[in-house]
Amino acid sequence: MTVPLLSIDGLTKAYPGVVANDHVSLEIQEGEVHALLGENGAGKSTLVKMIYGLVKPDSGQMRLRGRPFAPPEPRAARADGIAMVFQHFSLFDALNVAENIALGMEDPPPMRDLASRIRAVSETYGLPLDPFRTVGDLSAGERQRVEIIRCLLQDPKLLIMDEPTSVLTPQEVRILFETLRKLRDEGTSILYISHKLEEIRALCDHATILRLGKNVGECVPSETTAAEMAEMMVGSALQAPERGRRAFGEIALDVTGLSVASPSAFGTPLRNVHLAVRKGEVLGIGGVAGNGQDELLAVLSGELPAEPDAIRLNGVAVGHLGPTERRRLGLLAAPEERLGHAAAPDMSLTENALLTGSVRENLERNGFIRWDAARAFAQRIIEAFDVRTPGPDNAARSLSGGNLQKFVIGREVLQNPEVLVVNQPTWGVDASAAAAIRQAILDLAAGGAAVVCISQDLDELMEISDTFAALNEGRLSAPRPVEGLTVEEIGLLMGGAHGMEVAHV
Ligand SMILES: Nc1ncnc2c1ncn2[C@@H]1O[C@H](COP(=O)(O)OP(=O)(O)OP(=O)(O)O)[C@@H](O)[C@H]1O
Repeated sequence: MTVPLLSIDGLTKAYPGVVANDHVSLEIQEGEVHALLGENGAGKSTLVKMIYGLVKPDSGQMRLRGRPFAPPEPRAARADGIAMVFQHFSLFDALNVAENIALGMEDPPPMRDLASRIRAVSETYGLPLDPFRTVGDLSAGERQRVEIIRCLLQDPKLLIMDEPTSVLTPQEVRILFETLRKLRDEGTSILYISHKLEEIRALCDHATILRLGKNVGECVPSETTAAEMAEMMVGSALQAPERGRRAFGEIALDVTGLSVASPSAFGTPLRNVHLAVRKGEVLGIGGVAGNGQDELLAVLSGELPAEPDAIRLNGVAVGHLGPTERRRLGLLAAPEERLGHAAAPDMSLTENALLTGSVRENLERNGFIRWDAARAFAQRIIEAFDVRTPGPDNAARSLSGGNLQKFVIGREVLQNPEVLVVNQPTWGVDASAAAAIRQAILDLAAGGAAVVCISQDLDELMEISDTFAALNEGRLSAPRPVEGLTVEEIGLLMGGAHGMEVAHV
């Protein structure tokens, strides 16, 4: 029998109040793509962090090619051939590709040699990338390539990828999969974390499923349906969101001729954006990341000021108002970046609930914070949105990515907004939690709220939106009813097809 590349035996890691990994065992063979599946908080990141030397197990063993393996730090794991591409990239915008890669190397070669090695790897693996381009000018997909090439330069035996496709366009996903298949054929093993089950079926040879920190099963993804895998993860059957018929009311959010500069040197200015969302309507905004999505959310939420008349809420000009005043009037928003922007990492969930809930939930009186009320509000979010955490006193940072996302969206939905703007509401969220968040958005609209949902997940937009528009280089196409819209038409709109100028006359 061949020795597995990595065998994991009874790994256990507990945090206060939760056993993140409870006697997890699995084997990764040489040259296989092994998927790690599980709901948010199931323990996937904890497991890979132990393999990469970022977290120390409480008990259990690992063996690499039969030899004991217990990396005390990532450097040791890398020396043994383990590489990892993280969900969040750690790149410096102002530096170029080669400089960024050199920064992560222990002993970088001269820049010219490094650049030619980058070119060689990028050509061999079909990952086009110019070593001298400034990282700030790169798309999310290109940034990911920088991270992948950085890993490949180490000639890894095991490449760990944590939700690599959530920031990619369908074309970029195809390129990535070709690269990963080539690596596999050369004998590299890949440990692949994703919530996208169809992608796992297309790519992975084997899957291990975690639930509540325990290994609950394994399967061959190509021989298993997405629904079966989802059921193994959740332990019960999934429910698809129900849209139901809704009547639209008057226009709640009216945006006309909105142009703003981006606050970031590498951002995208918005150019002459027009949109109107009626009460009860969900407007889905698609587009490849970096085409003005962050700017649109910031200008609608009030973080970025605009001309007063450019944004109207129930007929009232609000463009010049800041986030707090807009919240008071019923316009609420949840940005994409959950750690740092939507939530303060080191603050407790109670404090984070207070951050945006203070005005509408009446959490301050005479300048004093009503801590009991704030805590109760946080608790209400935790219960209503099934946020897995020991309680509201825990820091936002301690939540798994998907659970924090549920908290951030739940915090806005429970404040009964008249208009809700969300960016990537189910980013990194598992299938059942994503369905719950989408259902909450639909219920909100059914109750008469107007919703703007910015997302890169087209399936999501088709599932919940009544109207669709695409952002391309800061321009928004004219919103069109989702019913009858074809994938080809959407692709054209996302690519900035013509007619966009004419469209909103
Ligand atoms: N540093 C930490 N301190 C306290 N608890 C933690 C810490 N890191 C993880 N946890 C907890 O351990 C559990 C497993 O989290 P983990 O991040 O491994 O899940 P996951 O499967 O990767 O989730 P997701 O899909 O949402 O990223 C969660 O309940 C989480 O709250």
